[in-house]
Amino acid sequence: MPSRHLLSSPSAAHHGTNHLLPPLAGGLTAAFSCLLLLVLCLRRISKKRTAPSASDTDSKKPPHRFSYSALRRATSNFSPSNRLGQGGFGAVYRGELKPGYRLSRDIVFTSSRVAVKVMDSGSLQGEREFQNELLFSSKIDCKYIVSVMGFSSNPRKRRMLLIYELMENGSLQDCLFHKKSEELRNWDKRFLIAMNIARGLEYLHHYCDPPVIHGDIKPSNILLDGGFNAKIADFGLARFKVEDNNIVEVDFKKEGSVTNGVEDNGSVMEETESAITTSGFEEVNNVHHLGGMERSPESVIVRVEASPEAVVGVELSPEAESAPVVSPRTVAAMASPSDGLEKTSVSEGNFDRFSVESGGERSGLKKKKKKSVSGKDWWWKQDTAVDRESGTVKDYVMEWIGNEIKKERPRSDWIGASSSSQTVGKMEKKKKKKRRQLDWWVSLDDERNVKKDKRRPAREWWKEEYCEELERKKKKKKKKQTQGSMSDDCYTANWWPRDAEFYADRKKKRSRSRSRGSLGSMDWWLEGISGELWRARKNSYDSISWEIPKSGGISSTPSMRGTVCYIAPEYGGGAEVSEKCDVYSFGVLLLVLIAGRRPLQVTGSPMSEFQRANLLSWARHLARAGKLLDLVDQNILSLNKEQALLCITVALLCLQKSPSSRPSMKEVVGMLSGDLAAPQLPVEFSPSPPSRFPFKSRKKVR
Ligand SMILES: Nc1ncnc2c1ncn2[C@@H]1O[C@H](COP(=O)(O)OP(=O)(O)OP(=O)(O)O)[C@@H](O)[C@H]1O
Repeated sequence: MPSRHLLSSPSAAHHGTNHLLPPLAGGLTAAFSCLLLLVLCLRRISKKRTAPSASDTDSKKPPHRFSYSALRRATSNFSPSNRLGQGGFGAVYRGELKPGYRLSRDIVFTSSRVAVKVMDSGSLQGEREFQNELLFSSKIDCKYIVSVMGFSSNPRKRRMLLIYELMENGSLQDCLFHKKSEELRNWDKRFLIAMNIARGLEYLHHYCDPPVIHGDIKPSNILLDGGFNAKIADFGLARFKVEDNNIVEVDFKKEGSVTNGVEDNGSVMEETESAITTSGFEEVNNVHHLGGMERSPESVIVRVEASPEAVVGVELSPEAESAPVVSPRTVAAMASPSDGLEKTSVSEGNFDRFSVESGGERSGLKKKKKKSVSGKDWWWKQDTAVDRESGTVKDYVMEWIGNEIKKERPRSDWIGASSSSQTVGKMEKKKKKKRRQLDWWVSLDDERNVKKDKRRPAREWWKEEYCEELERKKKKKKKKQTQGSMSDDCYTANWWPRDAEFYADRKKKRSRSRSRGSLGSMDWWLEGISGELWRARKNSYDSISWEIPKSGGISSTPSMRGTVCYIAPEYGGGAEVSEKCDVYSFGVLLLVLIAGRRPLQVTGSPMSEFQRANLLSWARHLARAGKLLDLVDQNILSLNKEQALLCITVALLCLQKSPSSRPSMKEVVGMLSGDLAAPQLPVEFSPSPPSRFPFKSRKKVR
């Protein structure tokens, strides 16, 4: 039976499988549709993710991360032929990215020409500059400011890279002093550059929220595009101003991310300042309206003859000059400028807040006080306008020139007390080092050898210390050679007749100073002038005439707080940092642009050198003599005299010692563009300076 059953079972079994098929098919369909649903869901989610959201739109804004290898290719492996210049923290290269270079899946890079700044990490200041640039680039969008496109890094080589828009004509410094670009002989171009910079600063001070203080306005930080339109660059020392007297200092080491994509933890540290000790200056800050603009009483001198020519263009006899209307307070400030400076300086506690840490150290309170004092000294040594009992630059320049004429090495005792003692210290150190070397050498070789020839025996050169010394010497020699050849380039490209004499003279002096020793006479002079600030940035040639060509050569590094000659006096003294520091630097830059020379420059015959060496003092002198147009660069073609006088007057307004007397950048733009009334010369630079005892002298006249 069972076998029968079994025999009949195939049909039964078949019947059974037929039963199983529908649920199986149903299951499979269900599974398939589930899978389909899942896929669709996943696609939706991924679509949602890739759809542009608010945050994505932000991420499309620069700065972006660039691939290091793409940059390497773009710059032909950072080839020297692509080098645009050398800054304090690294070289800048021209780069050409592949057309249609993709930063990410969504971002295609349209512009292919870039400038790549390669910074070797290691210095705190360099890192700070890197971070600062990125921070500000994400906040700033203005056609008068060089945009930072992105960044990159190579951890293996410890390199940080910044990518900027390429400015075809390089820096204003280069174009004005080294390349001597023909375009800059055109007055309209120079005026346009001045306007561009003023507008850039106006944007930073008045249209950024919070306002941005650049902190290092100087010709090498002004870049020119193909059409010689100027843009402000280098935000390494920039900072935010939150509200009056409140500066935001960024402490990148501590917290918070700076920009999208920057893998760094830093944050914006806000510090609220305690009341600044400005005793006696409250009144000065009370501005009043004059000529359609807000101006403090000190910033203008009201004269009966109001035309610019009457004020500055013509040499006026004392009788012809109408007596200036000056408030007694102004006169007091003029009579005792040092007092004024003392009053503006902030309490010691505030100094630390403003200073950018150098070498990661914050000095103690005592040290701060010392710094502040030396900064102030530096300022006074720069300025010849007011004769002080000691340390006027007049003496320094005179003595220096005297020494140059006599072809003698300047004696260490003519430099200011502090610097001279330092120089003496340095010399002492050098002597000691020499003595030690000699002793060591004597111990190795016999006495006869020493007396005969002071050269070391050949067999000793393998020693590490001598290898290093040899290397150093070689580098120095090479550097000098390249500088020499560069200066020759400048000489041939030179369209400035005065410079021919200058370069020839300099060549002679160079060879002389080479034979003299390691310190050139200009170094000696500068040490006397700028004290600590100069020592903090020995490679700065921005402000000084002993021209070290910068095209592809050495550039300048700002010290902790800006660049010598461009820093506002209160900045150097450790006082309140405000937009007015930028205004001051703009004033110096404007004079430099019009005069076509550096703030400290020695040209021409020795006797005229003395008066002209310091541009600010020279301008002051010319203002008092009513010959302001003498300041204008002789090489400028088709000069618009009215505009030139306007520019010089605005520059002098910006250069007033009291920050509150300086105009705002909005006012500067207004004055330069003609929207505001033409300004009058400030009291400090007036052709008829108020006497120290105005009331006494008036009595005498009666
Ligand atoms: N975006 C750019 N386009 C073209 N050239 C540039 C650009 N950025 C810098 N350079 C060139 O490279 C040089 C060095 O620039 P960098 O900003 O590193 O130095 P610096 O501002 O002169 O010195 P420091 O930063 O030490 O004050 C400039 O003087 C300029 O000639």
